Amino acid sequence: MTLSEPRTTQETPAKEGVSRRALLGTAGATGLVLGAAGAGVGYAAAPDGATPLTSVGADEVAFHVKHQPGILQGLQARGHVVAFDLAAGAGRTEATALMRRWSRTAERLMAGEASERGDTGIALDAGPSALTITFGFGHSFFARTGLEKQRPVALDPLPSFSSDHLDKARSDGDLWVQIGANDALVAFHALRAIQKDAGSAAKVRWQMNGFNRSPGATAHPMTARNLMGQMDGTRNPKPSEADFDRRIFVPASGSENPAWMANGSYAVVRRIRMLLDDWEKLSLAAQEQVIGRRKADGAALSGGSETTAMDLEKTDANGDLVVPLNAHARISRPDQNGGAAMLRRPFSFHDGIDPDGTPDAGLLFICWQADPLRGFVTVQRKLDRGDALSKYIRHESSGLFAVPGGAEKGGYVGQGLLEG
Ligand SMILES: C=CC1=C(C)c2cc3[nH]c(cc4nc(cc5[nH]c(cc1n2)c(C)c5CCC(=O)O)C(CCC(=O)O)=C4C)c(C)c3C=C
Ligand SMILES: [Fe+2]
Repeated sequence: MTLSEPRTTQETPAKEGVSRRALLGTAGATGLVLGAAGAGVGYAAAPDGATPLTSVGADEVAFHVKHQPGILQGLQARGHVVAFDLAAGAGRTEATALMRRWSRTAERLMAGEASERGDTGIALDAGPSALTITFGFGHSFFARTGLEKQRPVALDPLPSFSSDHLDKARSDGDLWVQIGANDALVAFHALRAIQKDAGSAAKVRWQMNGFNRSPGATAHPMTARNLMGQMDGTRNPKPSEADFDRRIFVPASGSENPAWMANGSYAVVRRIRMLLDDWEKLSLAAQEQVIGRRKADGAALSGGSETTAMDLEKTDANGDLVVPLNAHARISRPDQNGGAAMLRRPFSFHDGIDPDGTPDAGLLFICWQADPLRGFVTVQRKLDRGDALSKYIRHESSGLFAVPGGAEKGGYVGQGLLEG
């Protein structure tokens, strides 16, 4: 069999007892694709002399870590977010079994191995490709499982904002899964595996797909651009900063959170449509006034480079502020919001073109914080009162999920909650 010959889904490593990673040799950036040996098990066979997997394919993220994967990693080229509701009649027992299955699958897939149950073969030839799978619990999960006493206060529903145009059918959910990878097939493979694992225990409530720039597309790593063309992420909190952990993660002790949320975080997920036809009618200068930063290099309008501190007081020859009072990057700053901060880790989305020619595209805005009230809610309240960007965007769906810390070796995500 050669690479060009079709394979069937029966030719899975799970069935053959051979891992995809073992066959591909992706333990490091120099992992070699197997040739004839692979063919012997009807697997990812490559002709002699095949080139090694690139570092994109070989990149592997550990599953058993302090904070769940998919929060601290760099943006991935492809993403899926999916919310599930527990099936009628399913409760804590079914949820526990499901979290065990999902965790096991996440661990295997992130290591470049096949899932244990009916692997689809979609990712057969690829390495882990920096796959991350992240799990969270929504407000409604706790009543469904009789665990109301364990529900964190921080999961109380988000307030409404005047600019909300929220579709309830695409909001909230008992369970939330975020999948990211630097390969589209690896990401979709994970999505199918997660959905299959849900079995009769849970049903998909909504699902969204996103993307970011592919690794290697730019001459050197740089801040990603969104679909408005802006560099987006410049002022994200950095793990090297002294208050990073305090802002993004629930501490192991000494907070209002239940113990099972130690080392966890809260994810706010908003589908924000961009009104691109209106946006693209603006001149470059007008676009830059809306954000308060230059489009080309992300520098503040007060000058310097992308990382130069924004001078909020600087005025031009007419005495006008160079960074307008309603500029998005001015009013969303922590120092304008009592220190409120969040880690933004979005995907862009494009779900086709409406009959009137309008692109259904924008930002799957995902942000992480130790306390959504002191992060997203505070900043969004401010933006709601007068963000120059608000004319060009529309919040269409919303979710808030409690994302526990990473699973221990041999354990599963949410064990502290479900067995606590
Ligand atoms: C409630 C939180 C936020 C929403 C919603 C939001 C939407 C949104 N933002 C952009 C583009 C940019 N945002 C930028 C900075 C920025 N945005 C937020 C928060 C929300 N954005 C914060 C906290 C910050 C950082 C502020 C700071 O500390 O300086 C920028 C500038 C570059 C950067 O720092 O990332 C851009 C560009 C879009 C397009 C959008 C909705 C579609
Ligand atoms: Fe923003």
